[in-house]
Amino acid sequence: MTAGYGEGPAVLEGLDLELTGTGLVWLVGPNGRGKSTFVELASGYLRPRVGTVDVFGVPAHLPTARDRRRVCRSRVALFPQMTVRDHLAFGSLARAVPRDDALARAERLGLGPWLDSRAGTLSTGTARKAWIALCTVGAADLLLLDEPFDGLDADSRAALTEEIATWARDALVLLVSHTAPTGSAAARRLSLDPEELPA
Ligand SMILES: Nc1ncnc2c1ncn2[C@@H]1O[C@H](COP(=O)(O)OP(=O)(O)OP(=O)(O)O)[C@@H](O)[C@H]1O
Repeated sequence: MTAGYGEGPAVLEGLDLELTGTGLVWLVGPNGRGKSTFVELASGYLRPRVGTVDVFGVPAHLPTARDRRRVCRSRVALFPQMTVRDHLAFGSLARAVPRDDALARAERLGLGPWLDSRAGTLSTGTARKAWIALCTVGAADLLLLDEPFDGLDADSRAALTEEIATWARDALVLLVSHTAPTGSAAARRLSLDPEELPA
């Protein structure tokens, strides 16, 4: 599989990879190596130039793949005028799941005091937590988390680490992070360096 943007050079070239099972996969590589591009491919947003990207046996861009996947991109994108609670209600409605689960996760991530704050007024770390809570609403078989720890304080990092461990028991969690994951979920390390890729 080869992928890139527009007319630009290939970002990922000749990548041949299969991820199976459940658990935590820690995707590593230097700045610009293509980790977020990998996430965009698995999210179905970016189509490969050559080859295919399948999620659970179907092309990544198809709705059947979308239903089983959650994507939390590194760039937070919230509606400034909507509260955190509004976002979670919206996300739960869109996924047809009870909003109580999303609210409970938000509480565990430390968002309790901010549920009725407008997103545009949140601090960087709090906005990130709201973004994570929104992007991970409901149950999924695949979670793609791109730098979710950015801007989080120690307590929030610990809380998110616990959430990731819980997800990883039943789902495949792909984590892009420049720092090694800690906590109870044992991570499989996956490097995008050609020399390090599994044969
Ligand atoms: N939307 C885009 N349009 C054009 N080029 C892009 C786009 N997004 C990423 N790129 C290019 O793709 C290459 C890989 O970027 P990518 O964001 O995937 O790397 P990364 O490994 O996630 O880096 P970082 O550790 O800095 O987050 C870079 O050369 C980047 O400039």
